[in-house]
Amino acid sequence: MEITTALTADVLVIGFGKGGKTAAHVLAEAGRRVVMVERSENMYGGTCPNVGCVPTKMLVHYADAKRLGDDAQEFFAHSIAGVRALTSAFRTGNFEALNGRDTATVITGTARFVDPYTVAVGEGRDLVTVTAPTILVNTGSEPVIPPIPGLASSPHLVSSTELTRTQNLPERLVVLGGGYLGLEFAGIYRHFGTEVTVLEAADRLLPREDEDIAETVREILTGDGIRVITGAKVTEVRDSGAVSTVVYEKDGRTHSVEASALLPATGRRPVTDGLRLDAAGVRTAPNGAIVVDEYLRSSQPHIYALGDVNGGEQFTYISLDDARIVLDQFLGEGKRTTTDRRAVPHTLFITPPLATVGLTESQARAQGLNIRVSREKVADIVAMPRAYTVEETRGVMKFVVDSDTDLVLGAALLSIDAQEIVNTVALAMRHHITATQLRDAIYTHPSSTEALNEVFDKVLP
Ligand SMILES: Cc1cc2nc3c(=O)[nH]c(=O)nc-3n(C[C@H](O)[C@H](O)[C@H](O)COP(=O)(O)OP(=O)(O)OC[C@H]3O[C@@H](n4cnc5c(N)ncnc54)[C@H](O)[C@@H]3O)c2cc1C
Ligand SMILES: NC(=O)c1ccc[n+]([C@@H]2O[C@H](COP(=O)([O-])OP(=O)(O)OC[C@H]3O[C@@H](n4cnc5c(N)ncnc54)[C@H](O)[C@@H]3O)[C@@H](O)[C@H]2O)c1
Repeated sequence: MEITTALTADVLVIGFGKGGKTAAHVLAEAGRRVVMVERSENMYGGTCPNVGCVPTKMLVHYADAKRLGDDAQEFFAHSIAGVRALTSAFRTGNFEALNGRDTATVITGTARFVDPYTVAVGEGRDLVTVTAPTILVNTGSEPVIPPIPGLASSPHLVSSTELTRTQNLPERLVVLGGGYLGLEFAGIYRHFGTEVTVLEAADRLLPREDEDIAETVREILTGDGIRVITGAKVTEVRDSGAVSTVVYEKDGRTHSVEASALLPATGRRPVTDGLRLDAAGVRTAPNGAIVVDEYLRSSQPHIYALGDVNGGEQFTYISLDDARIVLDQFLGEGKRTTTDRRAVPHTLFITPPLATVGLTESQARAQGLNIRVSREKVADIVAMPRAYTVEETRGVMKFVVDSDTDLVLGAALLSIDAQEIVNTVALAMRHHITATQLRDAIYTHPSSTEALNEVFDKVLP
């Protein structure tokens, strides 16, 4: 092994994701010498700003703004150009903000462990080794391609990354999987003008949500012209020139649908292949996730895993919270853990978005809790004229309240601005603010939060 450069650092971060970069900034600011290794120059800042949350939410925004008279292809190409400009600006900003610090260095290349304290990057004369007493692994996740005959080799197979970068609007998009990623792309591309079919294996969409909420989501999607087929077992993909034929079984019968683009959205798995974790003595789970304790320490206590790679929930704000936990051990009291998390909200960015937090009605009933349930269609919420002012009155708001304590147990908000309202509700849940207090609070007008004045009033005595 010919080594041209051997670096040492106080902290080595592998992967420029949310958790890793946040920790890197804070530690560099505190005077630690930090080396960040990122495998791709197109990924400074990680998945979220480059190929995840940011481009997809910008595409939701563009797709919703498309008017009937717009040329579909031209409008799409203009939208992708906007996305590319924004992601490029964020990428440069991310690189410069970290590499520009006196105490931080970014190395571009794929890291692999050679021993528990050292990684190698590059080969031959370009080989760099980095040795550090503390290592943070933040290598993210990658899509799972299900082992369906003909799928992996299909010329029409596309990844979510390609769908945020392509200049050509596909005519017919088939999405395998009706989870977060699948439904967001289905909505985006349908609004741009593509014919979209979602093939979901489970018997219904969003099995973790209450049935009435999942059904309203389905009605909105199908109302926008998306074909949603649940209980679909995809058995084969046949390549037939300009299109692929996706064959699936439903209710014992065989069907098929043609695709000019085929997106597997059937989950993402941790990126640990190639990291040579065995050389570091770091244990992984069968799905590749680095096994961690509640302080995010791996089986080697000086090696931490943050974000998607540790097998937890795959959201940017969870990766960010992972950074808080790790930083607390270096710079704080070392008490913060993953078990402190309560009322973590989620938002599925379809139009209108579905934001959820806490227990569903069925979960609360299954736990035998004494509950009141408030459910109101957005169009009927008199206290929320904002829905009418922005011409988006579809959806429903649902709250589950504990009758004994008056505390909010959960919410499902399928509504304009739901991604914002849910943060207020989650904060209230975390800090034991009651449903009555939420009902009686002063909110700005016209806003979407003021729906809380009315929707809680329906269930409170
Ligand atoms: C299309 C899409 C939309 C999404 N939308 C949302 C959303 O709206 N809201 C939300 O909260 N979450 C969303 N997510 C999920 C979110 O993007 C991820 O949970 C989050 O980005 C994970 O961040 P991370 O810190 O784990 O690492 P990542 O941001 O994934 O970063 C990992 C980095 O490690 C690098 N890397 C990997 N292996 C190596 C190696 N061996 N050496 C060096 N570098 C390496 C990778 O190149 C990458 O840059 C979305 C995901 C996708 C795919
Ligand atoms: N707005 C957001 O916060 C956001 C957006 C996109 C992605 N994400 C994150 O990325 C993760 C990955 O997203 P995802 O949608 O790929 O995964 P997912 O786990 O959310 O959903 C996968 C879906 O695919 C279905 N499925 C599995 N195998 C199938 C098959 N062979 N045929 C048809 N359907 C099949 C599953 O039943 C499930 O409904 C999400 O769980 C989420 O954490 C978040």
